[in-house]
Amino acid sequence: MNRSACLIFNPVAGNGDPEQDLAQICSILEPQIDLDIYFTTAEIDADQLAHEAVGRGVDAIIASGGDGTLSAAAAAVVGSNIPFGIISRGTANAFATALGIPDTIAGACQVILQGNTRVVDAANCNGHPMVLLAGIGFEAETVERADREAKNRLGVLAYILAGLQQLRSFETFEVEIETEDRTIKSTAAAVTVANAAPATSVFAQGPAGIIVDDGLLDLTIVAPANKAAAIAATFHLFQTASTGNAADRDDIGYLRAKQFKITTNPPQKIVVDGEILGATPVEIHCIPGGLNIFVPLTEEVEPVEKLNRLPNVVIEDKRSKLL
Ligand SMILES: Nc1ncnc2c1ncn2[C@@H]1O[C@H](COP(=O)(O)OP(=O)(O)OP(=O)(O)O)[C@@H](O)[C@H]1O
Repeated sequence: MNRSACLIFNPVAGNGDPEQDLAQICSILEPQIDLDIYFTTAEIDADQLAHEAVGRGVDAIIASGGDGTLSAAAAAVVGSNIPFGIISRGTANAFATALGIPDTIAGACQVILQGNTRVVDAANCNGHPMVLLAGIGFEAETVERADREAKNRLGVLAYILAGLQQLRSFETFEVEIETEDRTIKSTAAAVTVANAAPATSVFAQGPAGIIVDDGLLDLTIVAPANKAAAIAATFHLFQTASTGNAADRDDIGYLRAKQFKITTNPPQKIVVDGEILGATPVEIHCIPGGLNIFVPLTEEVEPVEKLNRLPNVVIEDKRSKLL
C-alpha cells in the first residue's frame, strides 16, 4: 500500500516555474506516496495549512517553497511527531542546508522517498516557533532590505547587496543577555541565537559546530568597534565557518544555553527563520526533540583508532575470551 502525505506548495516561491516544479515533485513522489496537495495563497499561509493537516492527523507533511514557507509549516508541525519533509524552492535555502538536506527538487524528493527521519530540536521565540535562528540587529536589517522584488531580480545576491548597504549605516547597541544561570551585558552590532544554521548564516557561526539535537541554543555576539572591524569580523566568521573552526577574535563571543532573554537599547528588529518578527526584548527557549524530519541516510562513521604501529603493542580481544 502507498504511503500518504499532505504537500503544502507555495506557487510564488523562488524564481523557477511553479507548474514544472510541481509536476516534477508529483512525478517522483506519487508512484510511492499519495499526495494531498494544498497551495499557499497571499491570505492562507503554510502555517495555517500545516496546522490543519496536523489536525486531520495526516501520515506526513511535506512543505515546498522558500525558507519562509518551510519554517512556517515546520512551526505548525513542532511537537506533533508527524514526519516532516522539505523541498526547497527558494532564494537562500538555509533550512535545507542547515539540516543537510539536498536543495534540488529531485534530491529532496529522494530523501522523502527513503523515509529516514531524525528527531531534531526546535525553539520558541517570543511565542513563535523557530527552527533555525533568530537574528537581532544587523541581520534583521539586512533581511528587511532584501525585498521580494530584489530577490526575484537578483536571487541570493539580493541578500549580499543588502548586507553591504547595511554595513554603510553600521550601528551598535547595548545588549543584556540572560540565560538560565547568567546575565551578560555588552555592546553589539549583531546577536544571533541558533538552533540550526547553514554556514552562510555567518553571524550565527561563533562556535565551531551548531548541534541540532543537543537540547541547547548557540548564541553568537558580534561586537566590532567600527565599520572596518565589522568587515573584518564578518570575513573572519565567513572563513572560520567554512573551515569548521570556532571564531577567534576579541570582538566575537559565543555561548550555549537552554534559553535566552535578550534586551537591547535601543530596541532592535528581530528576524526569525528569515521573516521579520517584531523587535526586542525577546525570549527564546529550546524545544528538545520538537521535530521529526526526513533527512538523508548517512553511513555510520566508525570511531577512528590507530594502535597497530605502537611499540610492543598487545591488543587483547575480550570478546573472544567470552566465546
Ligand atoms: N499564492 C501566493 N501569492 C502571493 N504570496 C504568497 C502566496 N503563497 C505564499 N505567499 C507568500 O510567500 C511568502 C513566503 O515565501 P517563501 O519564503 O516561501 O519564498 P521566497 O521568498 O522565494 O524564498 P526565500 O525565503 O528563500 O527568499 C510569504 O510571505 C507568503 O505570504
